Amino acid sequence: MSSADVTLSPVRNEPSMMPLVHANSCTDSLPDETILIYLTLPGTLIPMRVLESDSIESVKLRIQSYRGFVVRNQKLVFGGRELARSNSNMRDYGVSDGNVLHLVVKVSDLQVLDVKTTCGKHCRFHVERGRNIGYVKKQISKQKGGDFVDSEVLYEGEKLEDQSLVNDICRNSDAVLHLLVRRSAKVRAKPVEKNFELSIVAPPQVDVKRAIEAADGIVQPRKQLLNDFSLEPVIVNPKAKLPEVVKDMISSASDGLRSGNPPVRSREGTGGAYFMQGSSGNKYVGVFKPIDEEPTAENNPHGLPLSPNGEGLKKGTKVGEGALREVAAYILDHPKSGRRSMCGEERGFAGVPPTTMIECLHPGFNHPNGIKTKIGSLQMFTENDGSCEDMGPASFPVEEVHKISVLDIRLANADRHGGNILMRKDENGKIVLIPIDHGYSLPESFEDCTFEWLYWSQARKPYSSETLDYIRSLDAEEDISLLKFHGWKMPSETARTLRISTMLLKKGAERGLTAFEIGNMMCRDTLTKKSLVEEMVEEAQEAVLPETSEATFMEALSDVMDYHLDEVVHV
Ligand SMILES: Nc1ncnc2c1ncn2[C@@H]1O[C@H](COP(=O)(O)OP(=O)(O)OP(=O)(O)O)[C@@H](O)[C@H]1O
Repeated sequence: MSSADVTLSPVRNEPSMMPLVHANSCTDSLPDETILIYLTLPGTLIPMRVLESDSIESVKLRIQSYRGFVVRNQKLVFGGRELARSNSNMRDYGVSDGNVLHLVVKVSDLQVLDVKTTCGKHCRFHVERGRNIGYVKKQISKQKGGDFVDSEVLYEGEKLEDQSLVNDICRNSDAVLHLLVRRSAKVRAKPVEKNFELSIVAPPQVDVKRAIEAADGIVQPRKQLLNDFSLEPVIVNPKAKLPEVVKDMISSASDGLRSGNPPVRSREGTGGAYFMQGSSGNKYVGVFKPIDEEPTAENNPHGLPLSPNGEGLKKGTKVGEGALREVAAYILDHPKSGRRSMCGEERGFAGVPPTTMIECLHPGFNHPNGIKTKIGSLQMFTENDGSCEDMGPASFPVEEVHKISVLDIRLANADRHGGNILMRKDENGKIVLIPIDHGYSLPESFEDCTFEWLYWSQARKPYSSETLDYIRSLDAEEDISLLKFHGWKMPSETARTLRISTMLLKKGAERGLTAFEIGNMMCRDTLTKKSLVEEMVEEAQEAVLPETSEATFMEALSDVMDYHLDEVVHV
């Protein structure tokens, strides 16, 4: 069934069963391939009739129409795997009668606030839901260039306390909160002859800085459990020195905990992700993703069930290895000038934010079975204006899209959707793309590779000479040694992925192929149809003896690849 067969209707209230909507919906009997599945959301089990041939997209559209969750904010998980391909169907993913699917709904960490003042000024801005009204006042003061710190903020006629959290006021994630800001003033009346003179006295000037500091808000009470925390880098090889920028991030996050600013859990994403605050409490300095809170890991805060076989949500990845992959993506994102120096602040070619492995103890993480130290990745928080999901791709600069494509092809990224590319405008107003969330990069197989940028026009433009120089400088063997040096005992299958994808990128770029042409060879059109790179690997495997060395296999693959690429070039 295609998405065109789906009837959209207004959001209904808690239907007991989502009805089947199919091409022959006017007939009484249900088609043979009808199955009954159950969707779980924390605390709810929703029965739903679907056809085995229903596409993932059409099922999500029905969830949207009956439950109100926008399609792009839904993630469906079955048997420990994300049903990520919208054009594949239920049968392709092995979903059958009676199966339970987990629905994870992405809720934005940001809330749109509309603020109106009594004198008619209006402003709109995004604020993190963990902030309180005191913080909102500070933002209004900044934007409107006044001092609103001691003003009153009303919502639906009720005065809001400075400590009230935006999240508590705005329960509905899609709601736009209207605030009325009223400057408080004392009205005094003093008799002057037979009349009264009215004077409006603005409150005395406050120490704005102090007031702003006091108004900065966060989810949990501050100054809590000051000694009950620790944050240390995990260093496997003492010879692998941490770059200064990483050391600074660790010490800022540690200072934040020491100052009583707890981690703030992100509401987005399928795993546990925590914004680590600096010492002032008004700045995020890092994002911590503990390995035991990854999707389908034992302490996942979204209630996803344990992985049945240890495999992650994407094929060829393992639960608990997301943090390693996040760190590997940073280490392998070499700067244009060559390999990253340990003291410089140099960003890599693709701009992966500095990422490292840490161990951290804090009661603010998800600890259903007692408070324990957690290991995970800490990535530098990057100020941004949203993600690529929030904006059409037309305005993204070509070279920004190309740098992400080079990274994704090298790492055979299995999770490159628009939500995993942050964007911000630099001082000249130019859009900069920031790749994040590399927990499903370097998989052991190519099955789940997906690159959102394949559908962007920039990917069809030729690589610049600068990008081609960078691609030429890449060396998979050197990369494998570098990861080993940093302590990742990479399985041979993962090392092979890196070798193959680097080889494909280099050979493709050498022949003048575009990011689209190379990336397309790595991605399956449908769940069941192998990609060209998978076919090439199979051909090379058939050409060598089973016990052959890795070097011989790679030589055979090189010949197979040359043959196929030359065919593409000559078409
Ligand atoms: N380096 C960063 N700088 C700023 N914000 C970040 C950074 N890394 C992650 N975030 C934000 O943190 C939130 C959760 O992160 P992320 O989406 O990576 O988590 P996840 O559970 O791995 O997600 P997914 O379900 O897409 O795999 C998102 O809102 C994301 O935009």
